[in-house]
Amino acid sequence: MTETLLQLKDLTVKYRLPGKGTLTAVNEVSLNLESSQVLGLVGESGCGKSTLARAICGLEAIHSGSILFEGAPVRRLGMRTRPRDLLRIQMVFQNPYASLNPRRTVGAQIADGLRINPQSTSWSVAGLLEEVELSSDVANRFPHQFSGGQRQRIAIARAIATGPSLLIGDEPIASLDASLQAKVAGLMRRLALESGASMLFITHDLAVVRTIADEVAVMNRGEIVERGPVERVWGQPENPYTQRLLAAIPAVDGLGKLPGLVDA
Ligand SMILES: Nc1ncnc2c1ncn2[C@@H]1O[C@H](COP(=O)(O)OP(=O)(O)OP(=O)(O)O)[C@@H](O)[C@H]1O
Repeated sequence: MTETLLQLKDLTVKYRLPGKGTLTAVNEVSLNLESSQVLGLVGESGCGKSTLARAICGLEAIHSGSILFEGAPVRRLGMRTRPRDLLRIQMVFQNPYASLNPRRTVGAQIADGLRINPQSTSWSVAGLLEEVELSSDVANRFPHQFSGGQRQRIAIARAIATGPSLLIGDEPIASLDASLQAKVAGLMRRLALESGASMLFITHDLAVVRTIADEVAVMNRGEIVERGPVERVWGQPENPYTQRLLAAIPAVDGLGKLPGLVDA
């Protein structure tokens, strides 16, 4: 039986602009994410995807509406946040340096993650490195000694080590070579599901979303304009904005789908 992991209800997030005005970046969004589900969130640059993700993590103040995560309201992180309040949602960013400490070895960072994992876990540093296709003898190296793609895989391993129940990828493949994008996206899906987590995968790459997500939500100007199973949205997009977005994907196999992408 599926359970609701995350529930957004009429969520509105605004930014104060210099001077008097405000900008509504997320406008009355209602959205559910079930356990063990991969939801793709797509939309053009500036439509509010990152703001939504940051609000879910407690990094943005909520103007109105609510966010329930594992049944409890998400509070904005601040000085009084306890470390254990941070554990269950992990974010992987476009720039892997944003989630890695440049002064600690990758092995130490993955070990830190395992230490704060609230569940007993069968993962080990070597096992996680192997999962992301790096040999265990790289554990003593520092993040700057890796390529962008390798760093992103280390950031994913570190995130999984902490035992999240929600993994959020905020454009995690945008800075990678095209040849690596699908592989890293597929890896995130596999590791999230294998460790019992759900995933919110934010991207403007619709072809990749189609291969890794169960459902897709389409965002335009701060609002979710359409949400549904990937095949339904691709086959019969209901919203005119979704139709335009899908029409703009370069066709690879005639359907805008890149074949065989999920195998990480
Ligand atoms: N700290 C901020 N202060 C003021 N406005 C902001 C701030 N952060 C984002 N915005 C504005 O909020 C809107 C939504 O931005 P957001 O980064 O959430 O969009 P996005 O869909 O993630 O874009 P991208 O795909 O380019 O990352 C944009 O108009 C952006 O300029």
